[in-house]
Amino acid sequence: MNEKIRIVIAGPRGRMGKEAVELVSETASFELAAVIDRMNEGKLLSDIEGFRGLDVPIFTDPAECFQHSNADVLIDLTTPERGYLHTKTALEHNVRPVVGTTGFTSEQLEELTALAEQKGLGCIIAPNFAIGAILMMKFSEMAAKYFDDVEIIELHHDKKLDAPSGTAIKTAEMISNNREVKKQGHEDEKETITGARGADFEGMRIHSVRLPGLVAHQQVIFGAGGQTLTIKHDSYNRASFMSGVKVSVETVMGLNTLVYGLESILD
Ligand SMILES: NC(=O)c1ccc[n+]([C@@H]2O[C@H](COP(=O)([O-])OP(=O)(O)OC[C@H]3O[C@@H](n4cnc5c(N)ncnc54)[C@H](O)[C@@H]3O)[C@@H](O)[C@H]2O)c1
Ligand SMILES: O=C(O)C1=N[C@H](C(=O)O)CCC1
Repeated sequence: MNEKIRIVIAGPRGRMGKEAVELVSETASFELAAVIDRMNEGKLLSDIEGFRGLDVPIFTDPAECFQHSNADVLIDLTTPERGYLHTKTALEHNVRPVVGTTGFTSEQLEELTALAEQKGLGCIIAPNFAIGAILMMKFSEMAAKYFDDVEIIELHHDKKLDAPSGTAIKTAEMISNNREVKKQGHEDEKETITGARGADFEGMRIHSVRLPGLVAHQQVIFGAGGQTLTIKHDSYNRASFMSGVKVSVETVMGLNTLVYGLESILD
């Protein structure tokens, strides 16, 4: 039998982290090696309510964690600042990161790409692990060949730290592969309340809605004379992301560079 993939999860007590702990525990080919938390140093995960039977160590320092856990893969589901530090530290310790955390800057993505290349290590940074969201992005990229005007509305729960969402930024980047930079709307338009027209990405507008009750949702609306095309995706729970996390862990073991977005690794 092949050896199990040894996994560290950063952010195990978070909304996504809890789902990831369950995924790793239930997958025969995966083994939870340790977790990185912002507290509970020196305890076992099983000491925390809700993680019965999971006798793996908790570390607060990522370098210590990777030195002691003999891990193959890091799954990071934390915050933009910590996620970047964890990803960099994992690569420095020859551990392959699978990162769902959003909000990294383009400079940070470039730096991590160079580090993965230099180490010859796989790394996957995926703004969205849900297959439907990846298809929404791909369909939007296709539609952009035929429509010059597009606006993105992303809607998330009100505990989200970053705006616009990682998915909205990735969608805009993919659309821009097939779209010339264009200022949209009336050439003389003025905002009477700042922010009314949303964020500006090469002239496309991105609008961020934050409300309790939501999970993760996006509409990409294309407009042309007499018609609109709306491409829409909804995640109603966080289990919707877990098949993408599983494929990413399996795939990252065979990569030797950083991949940003799951669209390029799905058939
Ligand atoms: N890629 C995707 O498909 C996808 C899906 C959902 C969420 N996300 C992203 O995942 C991230 C987490 O989302 P969430 O809803 O689970 O957030 P959350 O607030 O529920 O969880 C974040 C976790 O990070 C932990 N954390 C904070 N600082 C830390 C530190 N110093 N060391 C270790 N852990 C630390 C917190 O304790 C918490 O458990 C966000 O960036 C979000 O945008 C991505
Ligand atoms: O819950 C979140 O936060 C999510 N963030 C991702 C993003 O920023 O695109 C997507 C899924 C949910």
